[in-house]
Amino acid sequence: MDIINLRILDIVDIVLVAFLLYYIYKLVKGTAAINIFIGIVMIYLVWKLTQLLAMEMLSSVLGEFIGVGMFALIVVFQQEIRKFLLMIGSTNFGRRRKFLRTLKFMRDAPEESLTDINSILAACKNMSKTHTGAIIVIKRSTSLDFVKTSGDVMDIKLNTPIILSIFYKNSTLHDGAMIIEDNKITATRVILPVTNDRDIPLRYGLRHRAALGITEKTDAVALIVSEETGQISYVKNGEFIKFETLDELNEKLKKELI
Ligand SMILES: Nc1ncnc2c1ncn2[C@@H]1O[C@H](COP(=O)(O)OP(=O)(O)OP(=O)(O)O)[C@@H](O)[C@H]1O
Repeated sequence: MDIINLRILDIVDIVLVAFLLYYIYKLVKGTAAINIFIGIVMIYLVWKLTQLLAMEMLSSVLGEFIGVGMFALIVVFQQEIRKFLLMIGSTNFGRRRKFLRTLKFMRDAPEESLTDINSILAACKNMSKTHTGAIIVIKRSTSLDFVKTSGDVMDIKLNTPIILSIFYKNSTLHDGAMIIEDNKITATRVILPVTNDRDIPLRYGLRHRAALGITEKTDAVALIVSEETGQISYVKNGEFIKFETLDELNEKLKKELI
C-alpha cells in the first residue's frame, strides 16, 4: 500500500515539477532572462556534479554562490516572479468564482461578463476603419488605482459613442489610455508603465509597449487600435494574443471577464 502511495505521489511530484518548469520557461521564453535561466541551471548542475565527485573546494565555492544567488535571483527575476504570482493568483480567483457558482452560492451573480464587450469591440471596429489610435485597459482582479491617478478619473457608463468620442483625434481626452472597470469608464488620458522587454518588434511604438507593460504588472487585459495600420491587438499577461476575427476576440474576452 505504502509503495503504491509513494508511486502516486512520485507521479504527482514529477507532474508538478514539469508544470513549474513549463511555466518558468513560458515566462522567460523570448526574453533576456532565458540566458540567465540557462546559466543558473548550468551552475546548479556543475555544483551537483562536484558534490557527486566529492570535489570539496569547488563544491563549497559553488554552494556559497548558489546560496547568495537565491537573493540575486529574486532581484534579477523580479518581473517574472511578479508575472508568475499574478498568473497563479488570477487563475485561482477565476476558478474559485466558477466553483462557487456551481455550488449555487452565487445564484444571483450574472453568468455573463459585467463589461459590455460588444460595445467595446464595436468601437474598436469603427476606430480600426478610421485609423483612430486607442488603448483600452480592462480591469480584472488587480486594482488599477496606481495608474488611474496619472489621468482623469471619471465614472461614465460604457457605450460605443462615448468610447469613440473620447478617442476622436481632436478630442482633448484622446491621448493616453482608457481604463474600464466592470461596465464603467473610470479613467482616461492615463499614462501606463511601458514594458522593458527589448525583444518586441520595432514596428510597435509606445502605445503597444504601454499595453504590454500594464498587462505584465497586473492581470488586466488591453485592446489597442493602431493609428498607423488600423490593426486591433489584444494583450494579456504581457503578450500579444492572436485572433482571426472579432467574434473570436469577443469569445476570448468573454472567457477572461466572466
Ligand atoms: N505610457 C503610455 N501610456 C498610455 N498611452 C501612451 C503611453 N505612451 C504613449 N501612449 C499613447 O500612444 C500614442 C503614441 O503612440 P505610438 O505611435 O508611439 O505607438 P504605436 O504603438 O506605434 O501605435 P500606433 O500603431 O497607433 O502608431 C500617444 O499619442 C499616446 O496616446
